[in-house]
Amino acid sequence: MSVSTVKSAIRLPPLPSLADLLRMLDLRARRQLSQNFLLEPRLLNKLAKAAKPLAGCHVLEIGCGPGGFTRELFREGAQRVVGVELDRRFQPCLENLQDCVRAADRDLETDCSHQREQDLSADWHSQQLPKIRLVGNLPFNISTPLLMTWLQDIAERRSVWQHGRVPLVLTFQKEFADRLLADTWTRSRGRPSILTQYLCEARRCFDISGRAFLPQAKVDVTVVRLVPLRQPLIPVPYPYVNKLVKHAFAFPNKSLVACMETLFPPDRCDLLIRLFAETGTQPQCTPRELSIAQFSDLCQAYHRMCQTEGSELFDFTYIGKEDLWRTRKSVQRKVLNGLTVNYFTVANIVNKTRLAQQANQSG
Ligand SMILES: C[S@@+](CC[C@H](N)C(=O)[O-])C[C@H]1O[C@@H](n2cnc3c(N)ncnc32)[C@H](O)[C@@H]1O
Repeated sequence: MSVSTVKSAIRLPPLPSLADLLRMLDLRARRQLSQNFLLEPRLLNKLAKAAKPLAGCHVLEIGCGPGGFTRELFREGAQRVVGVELDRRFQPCLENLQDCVRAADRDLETDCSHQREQDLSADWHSQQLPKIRLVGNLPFNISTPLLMTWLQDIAERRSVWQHGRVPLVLTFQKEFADRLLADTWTRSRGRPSILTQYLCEARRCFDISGRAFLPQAKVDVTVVRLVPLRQPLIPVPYPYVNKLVKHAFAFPNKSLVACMETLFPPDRCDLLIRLFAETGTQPQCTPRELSIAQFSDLCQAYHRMCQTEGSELFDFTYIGKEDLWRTRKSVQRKVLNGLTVNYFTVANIVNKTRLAQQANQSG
């Protein structure tokens, strides 16, 4: 069936307005489930258009609520929507929508287990995108952990990304979206910026005022579209990138050396010096100054070290600030007692790195 016939068919069974549906079913938003609904059809349509092209696509929608976004996905040509919704009170709304889309030869499922196998995939290295989309006006309270899980899935090409570079169209609190999209030297630059940008082409689609939601949200929202890159910008397994980046942004306003000292065991400051020397990274710069290419150099060097030094290096976990403080105290005591110690201090690492970098250049 062509898209235009489907569009005319979908108009046949009239849908009650979302506001009427919520009123009829006496559905009040539950704060604990971060329920802020979008009821304005124009905005919902704009949101669906951000996931285009949708013709013939299968869409996985997270948190369908009363189904406003779901309607617009069908209107824009989605062949099938698999909706995930925790709150069972929305079942009647979704069933109502289901009847309408069935009449239009479309399919709405609220249970993933029946997903049919179809050829929707596209080779990861081709220009073409698979006919699958992941979308959601996400509940604020779980949007960050959801995105972090999906980024790892993208890096490891599992879950829906085993079918190719499935694009994501998601809403985030504006402040968090700014962090995802932040460039070098900006205050918003952080771990989410690096993890997102090394794996995906990230684009801000548009902002939605908090006043547009029911109930009104206290913050504004940004719609972000992420398309996985054919080649990640950091060619290192995700857990290594994640660990290094996490350490690098431990104290975003402090020097990199202060952040990274906990990446290695206290008796292996030689490795930290090597990391800076090999990559030509300035230990005194702050993590926000580093480009993705510089993070790529650091991650590759760290990955090489973990391979040569053995798995204990990657497994090393810094236990906590107090332990570090205690160790430092004992180091200070040893220094006072005239003993030679080999422990990280910022000045020590900076000097040694400078010498190692000079030696690298002259050698
Ligand atoms: C911000 S509302 C969006 C609702 C609807 N899509 C819209 O645009 O109006 C988020 C939805 O996610 C649902 N939700 C919250 N936690 C969830 C979870 N863990 N799994 C699935 N859905 C969840 C909420 O019940 C709510 O309907």
